[in-house]
Amino acid sequence: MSISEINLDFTKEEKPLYAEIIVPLFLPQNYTWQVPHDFQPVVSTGIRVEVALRNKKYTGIVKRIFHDKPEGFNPKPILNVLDDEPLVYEKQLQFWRWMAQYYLCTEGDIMQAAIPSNFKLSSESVLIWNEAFDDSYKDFDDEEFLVAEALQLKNELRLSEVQQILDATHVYPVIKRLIEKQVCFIWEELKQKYKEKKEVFITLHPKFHQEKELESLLNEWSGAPKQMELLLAFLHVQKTEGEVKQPELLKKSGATNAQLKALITKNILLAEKRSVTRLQVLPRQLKIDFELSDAQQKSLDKVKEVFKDQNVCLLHGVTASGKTQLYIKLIEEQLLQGKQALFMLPEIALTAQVIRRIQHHFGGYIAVYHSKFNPNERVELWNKVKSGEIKIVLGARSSLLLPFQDLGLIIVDEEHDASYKQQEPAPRYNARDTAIFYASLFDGARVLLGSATPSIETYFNCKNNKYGLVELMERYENVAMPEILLEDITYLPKENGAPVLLSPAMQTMMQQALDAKKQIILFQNRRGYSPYQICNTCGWIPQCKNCAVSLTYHKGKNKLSCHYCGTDYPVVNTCIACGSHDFTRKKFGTEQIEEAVSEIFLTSNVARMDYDSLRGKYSHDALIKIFEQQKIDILIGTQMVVKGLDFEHVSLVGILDADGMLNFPDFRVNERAFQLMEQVSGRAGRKDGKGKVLVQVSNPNHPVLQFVKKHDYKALYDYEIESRRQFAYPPFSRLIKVTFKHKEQHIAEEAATIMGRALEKNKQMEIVGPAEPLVNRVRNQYLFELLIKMPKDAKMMTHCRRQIMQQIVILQSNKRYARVTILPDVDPL
Ligand SMILES: Nc1ncnc2c1ncn2[C@@H]1O[C@H](COP(=O)(O)OP(=O)(O)OP(=O)(O)O)[C@@H](O)[C@H]1O
Ligand SMILES: [Zn+2]
Repeated sequence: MSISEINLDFTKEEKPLYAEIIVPLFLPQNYTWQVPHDFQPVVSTGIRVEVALRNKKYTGIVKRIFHDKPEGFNPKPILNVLDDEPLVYEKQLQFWRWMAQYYLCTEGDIMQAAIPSNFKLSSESVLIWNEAFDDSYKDFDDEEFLVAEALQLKNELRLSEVQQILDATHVYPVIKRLIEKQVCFIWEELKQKYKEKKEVFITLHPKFHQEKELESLLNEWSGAPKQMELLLAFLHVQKTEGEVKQPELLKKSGATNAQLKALITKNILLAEKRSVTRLQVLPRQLKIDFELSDAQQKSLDKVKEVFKDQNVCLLHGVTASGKTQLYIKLIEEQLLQGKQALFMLPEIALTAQVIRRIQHHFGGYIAVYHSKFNPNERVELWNKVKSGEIKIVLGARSSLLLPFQDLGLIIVDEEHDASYKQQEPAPRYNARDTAIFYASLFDGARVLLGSATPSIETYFNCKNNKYGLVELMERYENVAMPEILLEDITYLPKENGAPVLLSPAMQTMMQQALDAKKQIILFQNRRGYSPYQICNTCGWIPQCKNCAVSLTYHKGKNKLSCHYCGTDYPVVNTCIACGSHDFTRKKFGTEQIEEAVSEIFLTSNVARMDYDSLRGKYSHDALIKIFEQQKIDILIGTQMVVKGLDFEHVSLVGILDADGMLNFPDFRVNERAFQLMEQVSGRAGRKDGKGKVLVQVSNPNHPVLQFVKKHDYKALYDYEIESRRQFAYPPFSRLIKVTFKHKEQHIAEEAATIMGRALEKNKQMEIVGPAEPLVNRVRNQYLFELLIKMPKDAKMMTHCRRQIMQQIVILQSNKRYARVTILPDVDPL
């Protein structure tokens, strides 16, 4: 043994150990706890522990352990250790720290977002009486005795019950001593919460494994004939499938549970519970059964070239150019190298269509992760990603928070999509941007951003050589881009003050498409088209009592509901403004269109796809499937039909209300309008190049429409970047939006004003506001917003961020504003 090793051992024995722990609270910094002697061998970074703070218990994650006693206070001991191996690696902890700093939240917020809920301590811990305790209560103090006695009586106690027995401040030390004295142990309910999925398997009793025995059993059968049939069915399934599950056996044999039970009682069959994996398991196979076109191959080579010396590359490929095909090739490469790859898509684009397509190539090598997963499935996936068993993950935003071990590639498809940004709750992160940092933590890992309509920010980064740029400007098989036609609707007759929904030109083109046995997509922008009730006499519209918004009418439940707080109200029959009983229900934009279309095209199958319709008959996936199968001729939809769908027979796309997209007050309006129109156009003529797009608009000369007409992204970029430069909007500056919420309007406004004034002293920051947002009251809380613009200089930004955080802490330590909720949103969209 060398001298240094002896020293090390010595240190371990003598020195107390401390741990910095991430807890799910908004704290200005992480706190430190002391690691009791017994826990020292098992505590390591990345494991979960239980700690108490201000008399409440939390599950935290150990971020760092060290020996030097923190100055100025005595750290409290950790109460319990919940894991025997880390839940996350060092890299994830680093990632969380960066995210918290960048997005002005806490590492606890990230922890909350990242780890599946079953890993969190959600219910109270329970103390369990130790049966082996020898009843010797000598040298027990009064408190220990009280609890021990109660435990012996009841066998188990919740912590809240212990709290009732004792003075609250004493609970943890007493429990700790009781555990030390082996009176009881803590049963973490959360450990139990992740339940393995069990299924009942049926097997043959071992004595019949010998053919002779089995034969004589069958030959000398004297029991019920139904049981014999069941036994034969069992033997058949066992032969064909190897394993026999109880429900399948009963289904296939048509036998009853009682008949099965009889065979089990007779010791002919056995029933056995086994845990099975919840994740869908496909055979692990790699099937790359296509060749890239020349153009695609060239682009792929260029991407690889870029990756030699740049970490991030944008693949700017027009719609239907086959970007997905390139991704598949790149993922294959990672797999062959034994590395992990993450393929991200916006949540809504993560349809069965894409999943099927990817699974076709990667089979069981790929796991899908999205919000529809239940917590148990998440735990299972989490563990398999952590162990490296799962190599490829296809998922939405939150899949970025999985504990990858050896990540080689992240693909962010549709990188411009706003749903990569989380709005509520914290962390309000953009998964595209964070992916770039995350990848930088893995040696050699690369990020590929893909889009037909890149975000201005990303393209700017390419222009400045921060990212590499690879273009794929032709569709697969050189199919032509759709032809864009602009239809001026200002001269159309109006119905009740609104222009007709379908112009004569639109109707003609639709008829032509239908005659040619093609399909049609009609796109209606989501904004401002929710159904509501309106008084015909005075124009009054029912409002939510808690929020400053009109109520939306829901056909299905025949109720009015608030989309901000979720409150339901009965349908209104009497106007509170004028007493009239005469109400009209305004319809969804898409619903109106559906009705109009059905009236004109009587023999066509019409369906609509929007958030409202999907609550009804078909799910998103089902609707896509039947549209694929051409069981629907005309599909009317909102933003949902835009996202990366691949249909073969669509020849016409109608954009019904381009005005709505081009006219709303947001500096990103042009970018968004272009993206939407180009993406939805991209659904037309993907296989035969005979796609047409008709845009109904009152100002056909709008520059954005001219860019859409020529599919000219670069012209859009040049136009847009100039105005961004002029008004110092991103990418020339950074924005942080801070929202203040309080139940009294003036308090919220005061808090915002104070913070604005304080920040203004820093001349680097430009403060806009405080201003009331369009919806200025939600759940009875009044809202005010500050918009902070800051220069794009890394050092400066760190400084500004720190000042904002300081101001939040200062405001919240002032009694008057302690109850103001302050929500910073970095890089808001
Ligand atoms: N090399 C290839 N071999 C066979 N089929 C291909 C190839 N490249 C593309 N395709 C097919 O062409 C269609 C369009 O490709 P894909 O969906 O990947 O385009 P995309 O660039 O992702 O489009 P978008 O941006 O509109 O989503 C798909 O049906 C795809 O299977
Ligand atoms: Zn409301």
